[in-house]
Amino acid sequence: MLGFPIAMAEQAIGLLGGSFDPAHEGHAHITREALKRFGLDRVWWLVSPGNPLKPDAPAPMADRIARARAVMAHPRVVISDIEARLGTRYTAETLRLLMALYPGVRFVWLMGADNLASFHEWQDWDWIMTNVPIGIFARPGSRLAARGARAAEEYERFRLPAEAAVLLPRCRPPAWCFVNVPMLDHSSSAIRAEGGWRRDLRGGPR
Ligand SMILES: Nc1ncnc2c1ncn2[C@@H]1O[C@H](COP(=O)(O)OP(=O)(O)OP(=O)(O)O)[C@@H](O)[C@H]1O
Ligand SMILES: O=C(O)c1ccc[n+]([C@@H]2O[C@H](COP(=O)([O-])O)[C@@H](O)[C@H]2O)c1
Repeated sequence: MLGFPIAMAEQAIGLLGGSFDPAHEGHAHITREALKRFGLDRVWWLVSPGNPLKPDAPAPMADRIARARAVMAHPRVVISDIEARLGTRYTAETLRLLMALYPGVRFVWLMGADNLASFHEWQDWDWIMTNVPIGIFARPGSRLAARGARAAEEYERFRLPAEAAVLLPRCRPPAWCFVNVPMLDHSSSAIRAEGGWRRDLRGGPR
């Protein structure tokens, strides 16, 4: 009923959670890199009902999904509102449910370096670390913060070298891998600040 193919056991699936308000080329870039570097079969974009740490509500789900599909039309990428359908907002909750619903699938949590820096503030972040491999991408402006991140320090000995990134989906967690892909300086907040996104939604001139 959740709209995903059933014959997925043993597949390695990357999960890129985000507000996608709006989706941009930075998201598409790390997704293509994730497929390649981590040897993933698929990536699911989990378009969030709303980041629990962000005070402002994002644009309507339907608009964010439509934009995400336009930005990332790729045969191995699924754009999904599954968190809204599961009624989850916290990543640990989402992962617990997905792992129960799709036993045998090797899920890998994907995120940018900015999220590693604040990862220790997430609900049940220790549980996430010890239950799901995590793939992290360099992001402009976040390298230093990520290096000093509490999660990175506490789990330093479980870090997989970037040269071995392709093994990540098969690693028993805790396991995380930081990959230094060429960085793209795109962000949703910059697009929103330019005013283009909400103006697009109102159907006004670009
Ligand atoms: N240019 C980028 N390089 C690397 N990672 C990125 C980039 N843009 C987004 N990400 C990652 O993609 C995920 C979803 O990002 P999100 O939807 O919050 O976009 P954002 O551009 O970070 O938004 P905002 O500027 O509003 O914080 C996060 O893990 C984020 O770190
Ligand atoms: O679970 C949490 O406590 C938590 C706190 C902050 C962010 N997240 C998730 O991190 C992902 C990236 O969020 P965002 O808003 O930076 O795109 C998205 O899936 C959020 O639901 C999750």
